[in-house]
Amino acid sequence: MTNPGDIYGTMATSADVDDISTRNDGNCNIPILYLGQHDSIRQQPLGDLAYGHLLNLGFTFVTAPITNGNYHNRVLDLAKDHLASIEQQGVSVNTTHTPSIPDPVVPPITAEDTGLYPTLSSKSYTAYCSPWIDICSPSPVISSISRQVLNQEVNYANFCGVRTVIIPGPRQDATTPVSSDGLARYSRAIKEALNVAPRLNFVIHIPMYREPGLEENISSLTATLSRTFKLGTEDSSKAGPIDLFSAWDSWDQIRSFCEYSLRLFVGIRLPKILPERALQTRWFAEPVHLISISKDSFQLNKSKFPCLSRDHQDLIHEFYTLKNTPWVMLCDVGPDAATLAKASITDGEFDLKVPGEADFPSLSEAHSSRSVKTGGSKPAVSDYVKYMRWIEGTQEPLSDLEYNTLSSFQDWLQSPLQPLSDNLESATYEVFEGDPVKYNQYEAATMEALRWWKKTNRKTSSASGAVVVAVAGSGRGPLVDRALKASRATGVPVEVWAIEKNPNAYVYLLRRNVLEWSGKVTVVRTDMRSWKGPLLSKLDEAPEKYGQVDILISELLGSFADNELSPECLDGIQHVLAPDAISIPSSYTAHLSPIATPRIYSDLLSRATADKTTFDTPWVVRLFQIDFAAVRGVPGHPLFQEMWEFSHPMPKATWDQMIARGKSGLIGGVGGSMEGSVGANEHNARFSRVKFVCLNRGVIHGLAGYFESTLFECKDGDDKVKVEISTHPERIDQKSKDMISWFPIFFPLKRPLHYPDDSEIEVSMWRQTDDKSVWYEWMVEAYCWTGQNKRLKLDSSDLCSSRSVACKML
Ligand SMILES: C[S@@+](CC[C@H](N)C(=O)[O-])C[C@H]1O[C@@H](n2cnc3c(N)ncnc32)[C@H](O)[C@@H]1O
Repeated sequence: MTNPGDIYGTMATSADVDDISTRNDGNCNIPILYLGQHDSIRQQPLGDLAYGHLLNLGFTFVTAPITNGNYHNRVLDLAKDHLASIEQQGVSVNTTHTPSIPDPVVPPITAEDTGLYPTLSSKSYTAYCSPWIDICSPSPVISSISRQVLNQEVNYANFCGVRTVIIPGPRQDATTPVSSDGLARYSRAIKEALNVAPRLNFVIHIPMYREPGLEENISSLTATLSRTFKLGTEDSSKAGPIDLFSAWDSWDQIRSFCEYSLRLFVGIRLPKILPERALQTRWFAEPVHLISISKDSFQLNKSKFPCLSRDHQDLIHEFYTLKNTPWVMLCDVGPDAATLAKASITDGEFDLKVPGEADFPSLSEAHSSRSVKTGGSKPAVSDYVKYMRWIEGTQEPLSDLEYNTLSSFQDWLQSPLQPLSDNLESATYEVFEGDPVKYNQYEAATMEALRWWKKTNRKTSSASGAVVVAVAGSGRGPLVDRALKASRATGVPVEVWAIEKNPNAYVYLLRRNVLEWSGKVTVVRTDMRSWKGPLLSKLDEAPEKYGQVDILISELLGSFADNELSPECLDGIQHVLAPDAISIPSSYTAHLSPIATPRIYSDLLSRATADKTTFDTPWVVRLFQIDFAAVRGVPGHPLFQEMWEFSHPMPKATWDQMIARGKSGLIGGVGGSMEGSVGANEHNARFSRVKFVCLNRGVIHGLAGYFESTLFECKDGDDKVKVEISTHPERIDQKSKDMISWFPIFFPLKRPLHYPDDSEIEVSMWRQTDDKSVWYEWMVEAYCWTGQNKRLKLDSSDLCSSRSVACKML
């Protein structure tokens, strides 16, 4: 079961930033679009009037440059003078070692260099670093100057109280030796800047992929100075085909360098043509703080209104399902500084009415529409804003459950429950009981089992002829309710026993028996493994006589099926079962898939110093902002692979073996493979190794785990029936749609594992036991083929183990 924890408490992870867009608190469950405006040539932060105009227009934030043209010119002059003096000394301007000519020092920012000052509204500013800096420059001098500028700007923005600063991303990726050198310098500079400005959130502004025209449109220092000096600029004419994942590679390198800082985010520039789905889902998993859309990414429909393609709309809607919804920033859609200044005076240019469908007709409708934009003029900024607000309104509303509860759980780490060693609280049971799907499936399974019992004319274990049903681990009794309901529905009489070890839940069950079940249920407080079976003799009669159970109902499943020790508990109660007895569930399987989940990894890293078991813990988590590493549809290697299965009741041979091992005194924490001997619980140990196929290179942060369970199956003749529950992402809708009782489980890796294009990932997983506890061990390896029969191992995780947080059997 998922730990509901403090379901009504604070859900935000430490990875959250508190100033990102929040949800609408109106009646419609639609996230608000946090819409911003960026003007790449703006020189000064906006004054209050101009800022107010943009807010009235429908924007929620506006970017502010940290420094102005004066500063730019000063830095440019400094760089020019320095490069000239190097040349005068007969040294190449690209030389990396100039011991006799130290790098120039950029003088501090002066009052003439900036229009940004600490004010009451500084906190709401989103600062934009100078787009002309070029830390990746092949010229060491320009790289050094750019790094100094970055530090001065973020330091000053931090002083002013700004919360978020956008930093232009590297202009090239690590696809050539020159730019890989630049990227290393860029990554290091960001790490340094994070230390320089300890309160700022950093957003690296980078294209989704290197679509031509998507880069910063401001000339970099390198480009400007290469008109005068022979700087080692790269020959762009040699550029090969676009490598779709190279920009993501750069981002991955920067954040890895910065050790997944919780203050480091990415802002993705949306291209005109969206890339393949695999790259979209890759970015979806990243800590995307903003999505920027330039004027060029908009199309004009026949009425000359700006609009985005259906794919762009879908992508924005997808990002808006996130709890931490990214901002959307419109770049260079106007108004420019001069127009804004005019508008501040006349106060008449901008009006904003709420747009409707008619404002955004399809292309064909637009052709014949009355609302053709007159004058053939360029779209006004208000057209862009109206359009984005229209997109906001066309989002699919979230269901009440998703909106009010589930979205809070996105990627929120919970320690797995230990219902065997801990006693749950009433509120926890109450949360379980809030999921009707699970109980409906249990009721359906019980009805089918009773029907089968009746149809096959089986002897029951009771003197009255009623089928003896035991609910093992009854909690507050919801499965008892469903068993009684199933009996009424099928007309098959039952004798119900409720077995529960939690002393508090036991009291609740006794009360329900009197008030609701008319004393028809026998409630027993015991560990099911010590229960001797239904008591047949009178209380004071000696010797005591015990009967058997025909149908055993239990719900002891965890997010990975067996991780809450269902196998061990059900083995322990098997001795009370009649020879033909049915167990509901009759079997369950565990499934895995390797995933990238940068947000969760950042969260884990931040906890790891205080809690040494962070990376040993298989976390229960509603995995949401994730990307699956493997591809779907590879025969024999599906995206989700089954690791193992448990069935109940266990076969006689296994039972005999378990008894024999127990008799040899091994039970009680001395047996098991890690103790160098075979323990009594050894039949519940498992091992599996599976292979996943990956097309595009990427990174793995851990393994996502799911389960499926057959509650009841009848394979007889024409009466085939199977009642199941599942959290398997590809099958949950078919088997138990909308079931929310279990979130997935996440087995983390201590160190992210990178894999190249066309590689194979092999996952080894063990279920280990030493007779007093159960734990998992997991390992991930990456391989690629180097010849027809030759594979090269590229990387491997450590052997990870949850033994330090093992589930206790005793
Ligand atoms: C996941 S809860 C399910 C409760 C209830 N059947 C429901 O569906 O809401 C598991 C229950 O089994 C009980 N339990 C776990 N191990 C047990 C054991 N060995 N003997 C008796 N009860 C056990 C726990 O105390 C808990 O009440």
